[in-house]
Amino acid sequence: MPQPIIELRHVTKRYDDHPILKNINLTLEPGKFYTLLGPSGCGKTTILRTIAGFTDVTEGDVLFAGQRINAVPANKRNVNTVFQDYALFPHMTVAENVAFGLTLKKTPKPEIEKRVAQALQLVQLADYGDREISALSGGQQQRIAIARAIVMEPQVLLLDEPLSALDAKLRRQMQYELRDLQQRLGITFLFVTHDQEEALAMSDEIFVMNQGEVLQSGSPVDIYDEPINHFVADFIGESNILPGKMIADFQVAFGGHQFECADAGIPVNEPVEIVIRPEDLTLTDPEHAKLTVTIDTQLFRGDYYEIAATDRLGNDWLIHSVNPAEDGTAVGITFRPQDLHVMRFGEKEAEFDARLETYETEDETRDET
Ligand SMILES: Nc1ncnc2c1ncn2[C@@H]1O[C@H](COP(=O)(O)OP(=O)(O)OP(=O)(O)O)[C@@H](O)[C@H]1O
Repeated sequence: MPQPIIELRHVTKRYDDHPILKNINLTLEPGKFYTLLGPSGCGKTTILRTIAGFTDVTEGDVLFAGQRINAVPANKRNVNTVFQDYALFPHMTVAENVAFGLTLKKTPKPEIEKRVAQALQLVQLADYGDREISALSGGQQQRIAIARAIVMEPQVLLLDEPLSALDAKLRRQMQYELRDLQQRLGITFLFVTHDQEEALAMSDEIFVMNQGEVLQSGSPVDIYDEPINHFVADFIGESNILPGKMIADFQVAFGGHQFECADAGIPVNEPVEIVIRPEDLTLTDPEHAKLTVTIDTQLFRGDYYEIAATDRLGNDWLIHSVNPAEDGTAVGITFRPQDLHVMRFGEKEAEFDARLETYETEDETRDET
């Protein structure tokens, strides 16, 4: 592994004894796109602030290229931030905004002009230098905020929900642009969002957070396919999460039946939670499936139908199907063993306990015939 550009080691942050960050360990390598993903208030912005130097940590260390920087002031860190509200100066032109940090640093004027022109070129607004900020669209203001940060040539760019003010279409376009910009600049981006689709689309690595903790880190595919617990499975994408039990190696029981599964490394008889993504389910004739559900309702989503259904144990199911199904009818659902993800029994134990008991008293007559 190359020398990390940023590390947080056992970082804890408390406000008035109230823990906001709890023992955070993060490693960011040079040149990669990282995302902090989690619900509002989980501590994402606070992590950015500790790296930028706007907030002291209560315990632990912040390192930049292997050097401890806890005591280094924000303006001496080779890190820049793009804020959610852009924080542009409305009374200055675009070029003056972008030049601001360099002017403060007393950089010679010809160099400022050169670097501002380059930064505007990078965000595809080369001809906009003389414009007023108020004469720009939301997407253009966003790009100017990015230009103002990258003109400082930071090794790390921190982006705090930079796309949240944009409409859906522009937001998608900016996702491509940001990803492309990160690759062209070759610097590390640490991007904050509570939008899981955005995180999956843009990142090399995602840190999933909740209540001041990093619950899981990994590539978008790993996090989507192998969520570590109920919270992650629920927060990332749509999931069917059901209570079950390991009954043998590669065999799990749920929904009143037994199914083959991949090796989950979980001992036999352990209660587990099963995750199946709606797009991995196929509707079929009830005669051809172990699991039967009754269709409750459905929504047309353009390229698929999102179908809500209930099984005989009362478990809710979400199914994505290219074909519609009739409300109130019974249909079979099938899936491939490799699409079934088994997790250790985690949160919401009390709620699942009751449903597990229901499962254990169900007969298995269909399987035995
Ligand atoms: N200066 C402060 N004093 C006291 N509490 C604070 C302070 N700054 C942040 N907090 C609290 O810390 C928690 C985490 O805030 P933070 O802004 O890091 O969350 P976030 O994940 O970025 O949320 P959002 O997505 O809403 O921006 C929140 O409960 C917030 O109220």
